[in-house]
Amino acid sequence: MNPILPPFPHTRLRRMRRTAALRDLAQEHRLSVKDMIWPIFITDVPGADVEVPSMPGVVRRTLEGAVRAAEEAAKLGIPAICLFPYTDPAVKTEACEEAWNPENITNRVIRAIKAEVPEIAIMTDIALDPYNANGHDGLVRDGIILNDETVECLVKMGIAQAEAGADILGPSDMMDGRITALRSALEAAGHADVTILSYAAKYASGFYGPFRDAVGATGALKGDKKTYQMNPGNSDEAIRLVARDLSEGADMVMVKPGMPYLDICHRVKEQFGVPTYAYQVSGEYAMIMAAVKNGWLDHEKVMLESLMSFRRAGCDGVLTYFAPEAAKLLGNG
Ligand SMILES: NCc1[nH]cc(CCC(=O)O)c1CC(=O)O
Repeated sequence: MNPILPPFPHTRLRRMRRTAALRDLAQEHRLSVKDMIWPIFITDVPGADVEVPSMPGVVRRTLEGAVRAAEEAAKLGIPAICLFPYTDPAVKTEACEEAWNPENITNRVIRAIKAEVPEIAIMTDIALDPYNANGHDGLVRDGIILNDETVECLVKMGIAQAEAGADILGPSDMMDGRITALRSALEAAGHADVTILSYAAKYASGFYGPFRDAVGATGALKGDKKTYQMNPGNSDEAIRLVARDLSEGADMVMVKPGMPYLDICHRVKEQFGVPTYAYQVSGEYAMIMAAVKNGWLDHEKVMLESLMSFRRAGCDGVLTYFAPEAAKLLGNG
């Protein structure tokens, strides 16, 4: 871009900021509820359907509650919700079999929502952490996170979700080869239309802390996720990961977390021009809400400003816990 500006006083950039009407006309990016995916936490652990302490305003929902949330989302014009299970520690094993149980809470919720709110798109998460006694996204042997064996499990998990009726599968595990494996298995199982939104550039971030509380993985996790999630010091590697996942059959890609990685969002969108999403993760939500609770930040202003940052960076959309509140402010359009 090469802006042509006559010298002052002929150029007065404040002219276009003088009134709300002029500012509207000059506005480059807009927020729409249509670009939001709402992540919700689901559980069938009795008594666990309460607010997540580190995420004020975010609750874990029972199957019934999840269906009500889907109805609310549909009414607000939110096109998709994303399901994250909080599981009973008793069902977590080292082999993670519950992850591909057709009757696990995620698959039951998918079927219940599809029966009652068919118009909403359902996204799922594919990673073993909610079902893993180790809290890791992959199988662990002798302290090593196994890649290829994990991919086999992820495929079973994804196919079970597709069978239940999921529209968008979100592999968040960061294993190598999982998109090819998943895409081939979906084709073979008659699910050629199921979409993959790959968590392509997912960083080993401190900002996932409240999420791990929400899904009950905090206590279980031994060590960190640095052998599979990205080093926050890297940017070119994100481009390689996105290129790799697209070449393997991902339909959309994600950068995660969001606000600390807007530069990555921008690079990905510029370079590939594919549907690019950011995940405004639990820690970003918690950070804003903590300041709001203290009266230090204005809730509506910073929520909308933070969401706008993703659009400006080039994202087509954002996964955000603010989706319903933002939708109420933005309207249904
Ligand atoms: N693999 C699971 C997963 N999927 C989404 C998040 C984080 C979402 C959030 O923080 O809001 C995580 C946590 C992690 O990788 O430890």
